[in-house]
Amino acid sequence: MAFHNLSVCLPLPATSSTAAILCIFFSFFFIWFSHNRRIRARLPPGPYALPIIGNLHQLVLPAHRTFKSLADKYGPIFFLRLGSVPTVVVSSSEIAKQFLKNHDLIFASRPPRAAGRLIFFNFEDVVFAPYGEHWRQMRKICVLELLTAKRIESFKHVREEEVSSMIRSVWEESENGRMGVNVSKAISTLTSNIVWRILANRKFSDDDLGGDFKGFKDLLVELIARVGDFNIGDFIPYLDWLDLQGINRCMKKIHKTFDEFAEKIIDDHVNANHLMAAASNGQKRADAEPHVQDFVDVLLHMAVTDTKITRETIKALVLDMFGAGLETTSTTLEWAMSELLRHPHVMKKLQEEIESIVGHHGKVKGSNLATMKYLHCVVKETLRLYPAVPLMVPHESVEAVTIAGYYIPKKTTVMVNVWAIGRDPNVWGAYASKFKPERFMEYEQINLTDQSDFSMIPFGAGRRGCPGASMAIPTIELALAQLLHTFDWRVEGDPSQLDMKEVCGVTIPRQVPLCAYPRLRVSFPL
Ligand code: HEM
Repeated sequence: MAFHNLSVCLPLPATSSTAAILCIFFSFFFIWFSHNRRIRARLPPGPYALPIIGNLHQLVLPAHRTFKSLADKYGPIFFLRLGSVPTVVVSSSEIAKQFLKNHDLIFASRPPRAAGRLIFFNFEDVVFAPYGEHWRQMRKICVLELLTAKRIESFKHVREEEVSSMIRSVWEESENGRMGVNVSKAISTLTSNIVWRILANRKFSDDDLGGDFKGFKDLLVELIARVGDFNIGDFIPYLDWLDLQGINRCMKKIHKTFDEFAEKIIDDHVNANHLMAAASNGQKRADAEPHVQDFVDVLLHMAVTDTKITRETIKALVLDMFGAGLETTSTTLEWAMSELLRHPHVMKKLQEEIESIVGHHGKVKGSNLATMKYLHCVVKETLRLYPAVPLMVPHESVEAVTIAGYYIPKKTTVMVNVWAIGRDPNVWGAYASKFKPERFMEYEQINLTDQSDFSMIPFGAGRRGCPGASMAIPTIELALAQLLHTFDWRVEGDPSQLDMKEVCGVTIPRQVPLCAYPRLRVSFPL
């Protein structure tokens, strides 16, 4: 009876409460839907995003070229949804300036990529660290301790010695000009030797590395490739544990190999410092040679008084300098040599400038570089057309903001297509894609290290801009000047047909190593 009553009495109130719940639900849904639609209408334009994967299927490599084609269709700022990650791609200097200068602080963070967690010591480094106290401290160490003008100058002898050594081995390998040489390999050995002498005061052979890699170049190629991969777990986080592409597994292998190697470097430095202290009994000898401290020395000294600098921090910073400093410098040199080979008149003009300053038999010194105006133009032109990191390192917004009339949500990944900016015909004219160093005679005000001009930004800009530019440029200029002063260069066949394809990744080295024949211009030995 009671049940019967219930069934008779309850339907009315049950229907009205269900209706009320449905009404509230639909109101919320409607508010949420129209809010989202309003936001979506204010987002930058972009291609339609599929459920779950968003626009991931449109990420055809090389990404900087794909993004350039999308920019031609959707404009200099467009929106993608990569998995669940809102992403904005910027392809004009005007808009890049708004992100990296006017709203620099909002975009000073990095998206939390697996590479930072698995390779770079769980974001202990500077490149991948999110914006915050740790990044500020690491950045301060880079700018005020490791990459100061004084310290870079103190390694002048390292650059000069290593450049001379490269020239000797090029000549040997060419069997006095009879054979072609692998210029890419010579350049990569040069930059590796310079970087390791600056970091750890010695050169390493590939056998020193250990692990599963054939050597440092192999490790670096793998590292750059994995950092540049579009890792599904970064964009669809709930799939991360599956490691569908096997990228996380590779990253752990890279980390382990580097970690063990870096441990040995730190141990060697600690032991050497103890031995030195014991030998001098704590007293500095008045006649002792001034010791140029390498980066690991500097970091170990800082760690004595600063407890925040741990062994992990030191290893992470050494990995940053190795990863960020080496491939970028050699890629730039490789492209500069490639373009000079394709443009013999530019090579000749540059050789004439160098000779007018150094003399016919001279060795180029670091102090000669400041007056080589045409050399500066050649390096700028190379960095304009071949920025070593074509999409910069991705930034992330820490709050929502409106830029160029578009709504940019909090936690949006921002990629700046530096490659497209350097080739923008609206800025660089009809011959934007041509290698014409003379154009920088007109644009003399463009200073690559102060980054106030956004018409080309190969080193990025703002708070996260590259702190290593003033270390890279003297190395590139010195090596290039000496390679051209010592030798005339030619390639087999028609130089205008030289293969200029690039590798797809976070950096853009040549796909095929550059091979060329040197002919001696000056007397040996250097
Ligand atoms: C031609 C050579 C180089 C180029 C083209 C280059 C380019 C870049 C670019 C585009 C960025 C990202 C900037 C951003 O996200 O806004 C960057 C960051 C960085 N670079 Fe370089 N770089 C070069 C050489 C070096 C060297 C020699 C070092 C050090 C030895 C170095 C250390 C770094 C570091 C530590 C960062 C991260 C800065 C941060 O996140 O705060 N780079 N570089």
